[in-house]
Amino acid sequence: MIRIDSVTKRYPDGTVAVDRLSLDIPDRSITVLVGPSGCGKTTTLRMINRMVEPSEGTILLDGQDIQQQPVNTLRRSMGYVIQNAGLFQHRTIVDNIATVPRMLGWGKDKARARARELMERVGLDGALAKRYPYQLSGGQQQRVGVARALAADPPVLLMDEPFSAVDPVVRKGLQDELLRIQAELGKTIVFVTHDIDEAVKLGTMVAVMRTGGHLAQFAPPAELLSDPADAFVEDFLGADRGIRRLSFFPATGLELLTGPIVAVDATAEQVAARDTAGAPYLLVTDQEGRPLGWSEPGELTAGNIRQAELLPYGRPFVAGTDSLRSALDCAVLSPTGWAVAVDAEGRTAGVVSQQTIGEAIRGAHAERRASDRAAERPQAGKDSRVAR
Ligand SMILES: Nc1ncnc2c1ncn2[C@@H]1O[C@H](COP(=O)(O)OP(=O)(O)OP(=O)(O)O)[C@@H](O)[C@H]1O
Repeated sequence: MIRIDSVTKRYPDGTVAVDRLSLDIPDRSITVLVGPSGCGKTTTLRMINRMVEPSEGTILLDGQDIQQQPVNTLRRSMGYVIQNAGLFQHRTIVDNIATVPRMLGWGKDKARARARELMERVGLDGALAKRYPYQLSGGQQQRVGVARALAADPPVLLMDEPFSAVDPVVRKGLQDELLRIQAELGKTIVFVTHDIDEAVKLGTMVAVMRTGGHLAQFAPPAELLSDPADAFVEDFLGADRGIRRLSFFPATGLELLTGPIVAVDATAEQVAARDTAGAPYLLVTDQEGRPLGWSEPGELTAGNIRQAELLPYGRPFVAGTDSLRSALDCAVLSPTGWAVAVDAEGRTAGVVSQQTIGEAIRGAHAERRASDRAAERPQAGKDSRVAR
């Protein structure tokens, strides 16, 4: 949908912010531009809505050169969200969001109704509608910024470090919300960040840029983590990329054991009769199957289970939806080295050892290598990882 074709931006003082950048930004997905400070991310984003004009090269939107389109028409088709939201301080929240529809000539009531609908969509309580921006938290203001950008229903959203100024917990909430909105509305989103974790979480495609406005690699996040194009990208991804890559492998294939699980109301005989499948510990659950903690089998058969001292089970992972990374994390955090899998209601689905998770990881890597080999074309080589 957006094609950046050999674009260079040279500022009047001679700074080359972007250097012959070519990028095909796919429709209805999130493309993240990531890279160190000053590598040309913001300049690239602003060239898409013509807040900055390229020195050379062309940008096509739906096959049409954006230089040939009136700037106002172009900007109307692109919502723009910036860090700290950039709200109008003297306008209420509802009127901030209604700004663009009002500019487009909508009546006040219709524009406000649309604004209230969008508040709900971005997870803002309608009671905040009449407040002013200074009466909102940073995270709430950021949500208003997203709602305002969506108000005229533009097909494209440009987002420049929109979540950088909020704390990590709020930031995670905003990221989840953006993914949900994207799934619902199918916008084409170009998202700038310097945070590689945010890029990997949000991006369908990730463009890693390096200082001087060069493209280092353009690839889906899983490919970026498994196959960085060079030492710069590898360095930028950080030391734990192997672990982070596990986020892209589902934990669905893990063999979960139910043998080493006992309910808190089981008798000593029932505990003794269990086939623990060689597990050194038993997981005790409440009557509804929710995990309570681990115990050695001997302790449970010796006395009342309710009196037994239990080791904490850490954090469970959700069987069916979580990744191998979550499963491994649970096992590593658990004092027994075993992870607990639960269903969506928090009831125990089974337990699994670090060793079994390790085997599943090796299996997943082998499977991925085999499918990569099958998909490999002659001559594909490293060039396949660089945009066009
Ligand atoms: N108006 C300008 N005039 C001259 N140089 C500029 C101008 N705007 C940006 N630059 C320079 O262009 C380069 C790229 O800047 P840009 O803001 O696009 O980078 P960025 O990757 O978004 O950085 P950050 O992550 O710090 O926001 C930098 O060296 C910057 O100093």
